[in-house]
Amino acid sequence: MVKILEFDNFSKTFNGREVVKNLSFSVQQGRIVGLLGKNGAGKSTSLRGALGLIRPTSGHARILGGSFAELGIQARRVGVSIEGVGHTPDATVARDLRVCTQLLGLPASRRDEVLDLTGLDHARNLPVKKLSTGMRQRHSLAVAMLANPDVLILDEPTNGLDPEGIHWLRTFLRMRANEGSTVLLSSHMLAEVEQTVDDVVILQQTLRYSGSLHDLTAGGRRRLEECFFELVPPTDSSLPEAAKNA
Ligand SMILES: Nc1ncnc2c1ncn2[C@@H]1O[C@H](COP(=O)(O)OP(=O)(O)OP(=O)(O)O)[C@@H](O)[C@H]1O
Repeated sequence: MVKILEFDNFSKTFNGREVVKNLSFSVQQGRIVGLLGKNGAGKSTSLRGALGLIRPTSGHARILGGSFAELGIQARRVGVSIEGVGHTPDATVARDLRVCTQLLGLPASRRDEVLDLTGLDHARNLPVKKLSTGMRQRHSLAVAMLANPDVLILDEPTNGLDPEGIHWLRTFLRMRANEGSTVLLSSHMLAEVEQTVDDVVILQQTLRYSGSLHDLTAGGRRRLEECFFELVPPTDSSLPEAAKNA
């Protein structure tokens, strides 16, 4: 098994508050891995750490064998969809993708290939800032896919997608994984994740679980949601009044 991503005692403190603590897990090639946790659990911080967008306070995050900064031209092998990374909101979809295509030194035809691949061709003349949330997700994925990466890092990629979009994304990611690509995605949508991923990482400041979905759910006999709440119990304030008094 080839280790594509590795967190090794990764910790991050913001303003004196440790938001991720001693996180260690690895992602193997060809797997789709769901990074799960409540709001503020540290998912985006961890993904950003893997991409060198933030520096860990201690520990390491390695991707393709080293830090992201050490990858050099190999960084093309990593496709990223994270809010706020790599878009020109005033440009049209086609222009934004053309600029990204040029920056990556790819043939101009690649832009049209990813417009087709991500079902965005009909939106090519819309400004990025006018896209609906779901279309914005497709646009981010299109940028991530330009260099035909081996690794995809996607922060909440199903956010705002309609059922057809979610189904499409699931099929798309499985196809990539079957071809040997690796996917690490964060999500809140447990029922959806259950249908998409091979492995699960549950984070709530510290690591709560890392392993296969199959093992976690006893071969599918238990729901992921049930397992999740065992590992990360709901706070009292997140329960409706009726449930508290039951
Ligand atoms: N640059 C920053 N400066 C200060 N605090 C930050 C910074 N980035 C994140 N945080 C804090 O770190 C904690 C973890 O945030 P993070 O975005 O990693 O969580 P998350 O699991 O992705 O949450 P969500 O599901 O809500 O997106 C939060 O309390 C957040 O406010």
